[in-house]
Amino acid sequence: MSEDGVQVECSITVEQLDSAGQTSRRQVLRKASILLGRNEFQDLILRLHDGKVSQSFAAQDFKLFTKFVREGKCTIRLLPSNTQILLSNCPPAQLGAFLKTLTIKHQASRCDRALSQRERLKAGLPRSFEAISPLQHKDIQKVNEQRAQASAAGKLADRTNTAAGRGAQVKRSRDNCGFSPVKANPTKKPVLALPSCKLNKEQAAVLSAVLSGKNVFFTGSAGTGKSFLLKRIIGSLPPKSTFSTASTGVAACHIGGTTLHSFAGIGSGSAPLDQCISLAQRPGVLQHWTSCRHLIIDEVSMVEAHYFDKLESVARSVRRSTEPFGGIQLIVCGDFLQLPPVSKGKDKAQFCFQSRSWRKVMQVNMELSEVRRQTDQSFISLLQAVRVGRARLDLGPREQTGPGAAGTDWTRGRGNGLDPGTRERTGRGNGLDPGPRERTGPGNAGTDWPRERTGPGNAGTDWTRGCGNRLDLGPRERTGPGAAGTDWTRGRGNGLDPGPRERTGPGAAGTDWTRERGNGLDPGTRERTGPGAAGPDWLLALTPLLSPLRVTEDVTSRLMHSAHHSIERDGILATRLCTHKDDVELTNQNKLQQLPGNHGNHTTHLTAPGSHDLRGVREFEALDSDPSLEKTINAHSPVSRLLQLKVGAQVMLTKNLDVARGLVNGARGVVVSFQTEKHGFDEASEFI
Ligand SMILES: Nc1ncnc2c1ncn2[C@@H]1O[C@H](COP(=O)(O)OP(=O)(O)OP(=O)(O)O)[C@@H](O)[C@H]1O
Repeated sequence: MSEDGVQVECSITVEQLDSAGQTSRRQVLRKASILLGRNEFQDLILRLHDGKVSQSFAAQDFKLFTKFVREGKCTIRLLPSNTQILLSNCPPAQLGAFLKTLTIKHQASRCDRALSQRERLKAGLPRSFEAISPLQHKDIQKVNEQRAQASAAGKLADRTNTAAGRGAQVKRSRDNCGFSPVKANPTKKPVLALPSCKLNKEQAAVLSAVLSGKNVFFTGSAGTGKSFLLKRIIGSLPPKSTFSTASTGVAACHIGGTTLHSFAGIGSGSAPLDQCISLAQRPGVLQHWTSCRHLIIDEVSMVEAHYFDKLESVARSVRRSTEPFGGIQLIVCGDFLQLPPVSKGKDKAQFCFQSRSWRKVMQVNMELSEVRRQTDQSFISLLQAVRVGRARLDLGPREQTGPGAAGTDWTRGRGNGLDPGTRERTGRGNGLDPGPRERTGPGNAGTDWPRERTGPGNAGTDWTRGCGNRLDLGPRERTGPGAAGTDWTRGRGNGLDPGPRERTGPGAAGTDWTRERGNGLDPGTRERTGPGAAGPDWLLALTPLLSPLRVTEDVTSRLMHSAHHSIERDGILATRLCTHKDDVELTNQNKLQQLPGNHGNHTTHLTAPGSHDLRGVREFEALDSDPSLEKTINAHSPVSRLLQLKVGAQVMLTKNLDVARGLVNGARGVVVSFQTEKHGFDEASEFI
């Protein structure tokens, strides 16, 4: 499939309109392509091809209907011939690029003098067609110059009209070059530019592997542009047969898709295969499975191995195909060093690359290595070292004996899996602990915790020493709280904490995963075509990271400094991640208290009518019509029975309510007001 804006593959309908604008003839090409080119006289030509025959249309003068481009649809009305070309099921990114090329090339060629019929006949050139060259800087420049001229001419005309002082409407003079068939007023158009966000080489290689039809898994550390690329991939595939999914609602939301579970319709997948197949054959669900040609799965690190195997078997069965995954092309993305799958019960959840079907299905593994989120190379190296558990703290002897020894012990304890738990943690600095209120420390990664760690035992160095102990653990030792991923999710109150035994947090995950990759789970050398594909190449890329990176004081202080960055969007602050629920609750209480308004509580029963004073804290109590059920519901809900809120409070949804509207588990917002008449939160005005 073409990505250069010259061609689109899609369904095409050609309609011939009569003088009344009614369709007099219609031709449907279900699987076709439209190609932009030039004939022997350099006229713009649209060539349609359905695999057998082609037909050409001159694109001298046309009108575009582009309202549904994002849905992969568009109409080109060719004005002189009264013909309509309706494009549908186009990869939206391809369609957008095609229309941009068509418009700009058309505008750029308006300045060229058109040959008369006589001149054409006299030229006696043989018929030809050549695909147009992709958009270049000179095309853009030409059109921008035309626009500037048209704009200047427009202003001059306006001034002349005003000077005439007649107030009568005078037609704006319009030279040939400035006229745009797409919109009547070219002077209002913004200055054009070539797309600035081009894929880098690695990303382009992944896209081309995807467009070649292979099943592709691509990974990369945080900020390497996985999501950026995924959106581009989605835009390059036909919308009707492409299903975008992710393991979590939040991730699904980012790519405008649904959760993988909702696509598959087999619940948790723990039922026997026959039952799962029946579930997948329900109306509505079966249609997903049968119409899907390309399945995108984002945040695949959270997809559990058994579930992946189940999906693979169900796909073959419902699609009546013996091909892996029933012939569906899989495009899978994620970072196994980030969040692991959720364990249920005592069984340790396995990563999907450990499943039986993974090797059978995945044809290409690729890794993005260029970090696009940051530019500071030393900071990137540090993050990469932390990612694989290879950061070693470089401490001077002085700090090791200082007053922070208590802090050190404490953090060392944590790093070694000896975390004494909440009770013992109050003994942390031997009386130096600033107390629970200030406890916004180590694990509570967030933006401003270092600032709040003001107690003596909380000196930066001590903390970082502790932290260093944590980071310095080899992969094998990484069983303690340092594997923050799981604790973190516990902190979020999402019920994802698999407990200490199932601790398969990022570090641990990465280790197993990298070990597995090196141990033959790799799909083999032939398929290892991508940059950083699994196996030796991939290990080579990691080599600089395998030797521990020294975390010097300079690095430490820069890291500490970065904690003061204020990260905020639309009043919604960056979420602080905590290792323990208690810390979450204390932090939330503190923050709520810091907001203006008194603390005289006003309890609102979520199920009862009535209005309340809106100042100060508002307390919502969850009740159920069946009081006997309340206990069970409360026990299973990640949110406490009583919810205290104030205007200005930062809130996070803990349930997927409406993925399409972005109301997903993890969506954040800020309370802007309380409704006096209604109860509950039926109107979320702002959230991200
Ligand atoms: N080719 C590119 N050109 C310009 N910007 C890019 C490119 N690739 C990525 N970026 C930018 O880099 C940043 C990080 O990208 P993105 O969020 O997709 O990374 P990620 O790998 O998904 O990270 P994470 O694992 O943390 O979700 C984004 O701001 C994105 O717009």
